[in-house]
Amino acid sequence: MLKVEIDSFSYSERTILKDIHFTLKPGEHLSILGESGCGKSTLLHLVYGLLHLENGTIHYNEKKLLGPTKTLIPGEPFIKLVAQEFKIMPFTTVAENLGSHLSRLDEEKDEKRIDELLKVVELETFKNTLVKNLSGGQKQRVALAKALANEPEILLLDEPFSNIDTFLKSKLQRKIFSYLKEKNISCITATHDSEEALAFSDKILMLKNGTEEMYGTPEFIYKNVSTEYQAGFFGEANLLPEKLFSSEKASAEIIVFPHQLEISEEKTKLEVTVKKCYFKGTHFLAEADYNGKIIFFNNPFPLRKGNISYLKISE
Ligand SMILES: Nc1ncnc2c1ncn2[C@@H]1O[C@H](COP(=O)(O)OP(=O)(O)OP(=O)(O)O)[C@@H](O)[C@H]1O
Repeated sequence: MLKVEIDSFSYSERTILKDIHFTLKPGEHLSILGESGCGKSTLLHLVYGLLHLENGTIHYNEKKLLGPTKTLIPGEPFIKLVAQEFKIMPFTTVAENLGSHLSRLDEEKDEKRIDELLKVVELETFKNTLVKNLSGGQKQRVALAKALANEPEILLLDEPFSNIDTFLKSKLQRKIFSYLKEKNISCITATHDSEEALAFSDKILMLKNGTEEMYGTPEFIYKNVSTEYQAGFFGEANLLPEKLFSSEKASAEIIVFPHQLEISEEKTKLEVTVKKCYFKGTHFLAEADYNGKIIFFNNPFPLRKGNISYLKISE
């Protein structure tokens, strides 16, 4: 089990991470969700052993990981990191790149392993292509396959699907994350992609300015968002007074997602004027004005600009 206890980490004088504590069991998948610059990559680099952690400890199965000041080659051998700037050899073929990470003792076994890895990342047809002739997304997939070559115990992925088009992305995510489960490889992904985090992780750690904002299962996180920052990861969200939907005495503000609102046939306290309407494939997203505040709600059909609607919580 991996045990991360970061009391604080700073680059020079500036504190980047503070009070980050979590454990990761074998085969478990944790997503680090946070806005750009909040410290996701820094966290992965600390776990991998590229950065020295002065205030805190990282243990793997009771063994303290020592970091770059105490090891000859930074980076633990049983952990693989696929960084944002992935390093792959441009003038060799995809197969040669993967082969360079295998034992080379048994040619036939290595060949089978290369084919298996290419299948996971869907690059079978590019086996003999020079890496320099691949697209950005294809290179990213080679980097992923390379990290998997030696079956690490922990895989750290920094925005692993950022260069991959939506068409392939979901398929690749399903394949890679189920491969990791099958092989019992623990995984930490740094991502902005809440759909990926909700669908594939066991736990989510949401960061804000380098500290823990929320931690829990995807379902727990989604059901318990209570601020605009937290809800912002899951699309458009409205922060509205609770009293609009319950008694006048309620004083809290609550997060209401667009799919939780619908047009009411009767008058309600939430009277809005439609400003714009966007086609979303399965429905329309209406942008409307409520007392000078922009709010969003879903509707099965388009609404005209200026349309006045009364909204209620959908049933
Ligand atoms: N080597 C460094 N020296 C000083 N500051 C750094 C260094 N690397 C990163 N930072 C700063 O630390 C903060 C956290 O950076 P980090 O790369 O961990 O964020 P991130 O959440 O991964 O961002 P992104 O999603 O944009 O990749 C940023 O403000 C960044 O400017």
